Amino acid sequence: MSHAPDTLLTALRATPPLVQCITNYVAMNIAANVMLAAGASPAMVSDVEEAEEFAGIAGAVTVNIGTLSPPFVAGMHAAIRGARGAGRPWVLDPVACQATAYRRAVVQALVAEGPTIIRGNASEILSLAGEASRGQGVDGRDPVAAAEEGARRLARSSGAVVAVTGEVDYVTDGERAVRIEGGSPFMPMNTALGCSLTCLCGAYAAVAEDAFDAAVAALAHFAVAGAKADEGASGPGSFAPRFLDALAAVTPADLSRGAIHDAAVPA
Ligand SMILES: Nc1ncnc2c1ncn2[C@@H]1O[C@H](COP(=O)(O)OP(=O)(O)O)[C@@H](O)[C@H]1O
Ligand SMILES: Cc1ncsc1CCOP(=O)(O)O
Ligand SMILES: [Mg+2]
Repeated sequence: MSHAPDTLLTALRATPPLVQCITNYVAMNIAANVMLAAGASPAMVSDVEEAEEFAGIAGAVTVNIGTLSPPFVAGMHAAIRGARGAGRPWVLDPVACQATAYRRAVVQALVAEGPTIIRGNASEILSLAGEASRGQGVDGRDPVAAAEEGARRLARSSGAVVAVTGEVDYVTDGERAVRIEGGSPFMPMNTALGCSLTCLCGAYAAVAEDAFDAAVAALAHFAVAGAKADEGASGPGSFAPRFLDALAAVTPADLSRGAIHDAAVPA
């Protein structure tokens, strides 16, 4: 059954899903505040001693490789085991996966574990799809349009819904695709908003039957809130608190108004 973003936001706010977010040191506080503002219940639980057990009580797990180290990686695989054992979705954020041999190896092993959703910027998705990427560090340096074909191929080969973000976002499961407009140029000037969006994809996946619908709803929530926060913001600093307020103020009706456009999928 397909659920529109407004229905999913209503479900999220009615029963805030517990989401186990394994994210980086930069994002932990920012992402937790984004999740609370949007209506979800985040828990930044990553140690291998408890990650699998915690995943058994969470509605979804999110895994982000931003500040990578062997202890983080052990916790990620434990949490994924827990999510899979409990039949719960898990979301991968391949931060700067093109940058080093260590990141490339870790991210390949994570993709092989079958993420429900992969959310990254265009440079990261191009790299995961085996194409040339202009990415250097964590920032996207390629247009989303350049990653659309690779995103469809990655979705088909991995079985994940792939969400590529940037000025206009693109979501595909290899068969369906949409573009989502909105947001603000101040968003890429605020660190960890992509990481926070990955956590929100987990929250929507916890309440959705279809991971494609979940990714679209999470990205639409950000697009609508970003556009609202942009009004009256004079720079990235004043944008940040307005964005939190806007995430909380977004209504289900806001999510059904115009940000989401079907995109053709070539055979
Ligand atoms: N130029 C832009 N205009 C509007 N929204 C943007 C722009 N760049 C990024 N965004 C939005 O910022 C959020 C984070 O995306 P992105 O910056 O691509 O991720 P990351 O931080 O992982 O690189 C997404 O909601 C995306 O739509
Ligand atoms: C700056 C930085 N360095 C390692 S992780 C990280 C945060 C990246 O956040 P995002 O991908 O959401 O911009
Ligand atoms: Mg990122």
